[in-house]
Amino acid sequence: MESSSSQRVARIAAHLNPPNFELRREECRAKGGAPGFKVAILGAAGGIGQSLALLMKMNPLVSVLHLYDVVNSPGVTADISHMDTTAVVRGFLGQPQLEAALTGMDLVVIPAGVPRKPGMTRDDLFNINAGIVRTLCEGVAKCCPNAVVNLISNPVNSTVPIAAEVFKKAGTYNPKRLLGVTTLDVTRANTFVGEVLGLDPKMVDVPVVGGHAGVTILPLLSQVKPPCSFTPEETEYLTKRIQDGGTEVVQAKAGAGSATLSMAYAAAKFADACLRGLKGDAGVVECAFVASEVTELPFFASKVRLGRAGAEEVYQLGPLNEYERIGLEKAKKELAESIQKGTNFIKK
Ligand SMILES: NC(=O)C1=CN([C@@H]2O[C@H](COP(=O)(O)OP(=O)(O)OC[C@H]3O[C@@H](n4cnc5c(N)ncnc54)[C@H](O)[C@@H]3O)[C@@H](O)[C@H]2O)C=CC1
Ligand SMILES: O=C([O-])CC(=O)C(=O)O
Repeated sequence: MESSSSQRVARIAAHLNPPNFELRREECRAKGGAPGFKVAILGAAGGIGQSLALLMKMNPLVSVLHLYDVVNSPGVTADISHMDTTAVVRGFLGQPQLEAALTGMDLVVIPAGVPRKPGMTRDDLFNINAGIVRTLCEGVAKCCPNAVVNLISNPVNSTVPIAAEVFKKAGTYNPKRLLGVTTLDVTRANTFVGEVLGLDPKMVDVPVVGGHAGVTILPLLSQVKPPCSFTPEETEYLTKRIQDGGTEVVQAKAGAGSATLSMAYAAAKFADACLRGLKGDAGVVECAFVASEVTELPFFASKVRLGRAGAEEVYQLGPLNEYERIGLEKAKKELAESIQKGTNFIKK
């Protein structure tokens, strides 16, 4: 009995996989030709990268998803590729495969680099992450110069100016296509303000301007929607909590890194907004750290309208109250130094 059933299994196996013949992946009929955008994640095997890859694989606007890292990308790719959503997933490992990972991409999301440990500032990451961002952006300039770039690697206040200088050097710089991701500051602000007001955070919209580190993170609580007012104590509490949101997570993780899950959510939300803009949807507006004429600084985070060209319109800050005007001056002072540091890294 046993031998006849094992013979049957062997017969079926032989039928499915005749000797010397296996159906190879490239012989399958699926070619990944579905309409949609081609998206690459650089640093895809990291804490942010893995969850972000999962969320982008679920995005119906994505037809091809390239996952690049210097370690572990084959495993992450194999895992994600078994999800039965439209995007075709391909993995790329190490510098020799960077160009293949980037060629033909519409959107490149960059969470590559080291995260903070307790006691560190984001600027303490500069020495390692500046070089990583430079190398990856050189790849973008060479292989997909028209792609929209979402830069997550910290310190964002310096890495965005680094990317801009790399693109200028390569002759490919388009300020509309380079966006530093500050969405997590907005999702935190919406969450904390929702808690104070007793509202579903989904109903709350807080503009957060400036940059992405400490006092450069400036929530404009006077412009919260739905319109509301805060006591001086509430304003102080909310502003500090939003500015220190990253440190709150770093301390809670106690040496195991910084925000990854909420950041992947925020990055996926922002990437989706960029893709909707590229698709031609009207009225897509998010905060981002971009080339700007809103202040005297060359880069600044504020609301931007996303369209086919990228950041098509950068909005003015609107009326600020006294508390916010003082915060803005502090933010600009620190931002100016961080921007200069990033620019000098490439220029000097
Ligand atoms: N913009 C924002 O709001 C936020 C930014 N971040 C920043 O995002 C970055 C990543 O954070 P995590 O994912 O938690 O770190 P992680 O250490 O878990 O992952 C980083 C990944 O980058 C990869 N990597 C390193 N060098 C690379 C290179 N040359 N090319 C491609 N990949 C490379 C690593 O192998 C690793 O898989 C950090 O700099 C962190 O500070 C984190 C949270 C929020
Ligand atoms: O705080 C960090 O180092 C990571 C980060 O940028 C954030 O969570 O906002």
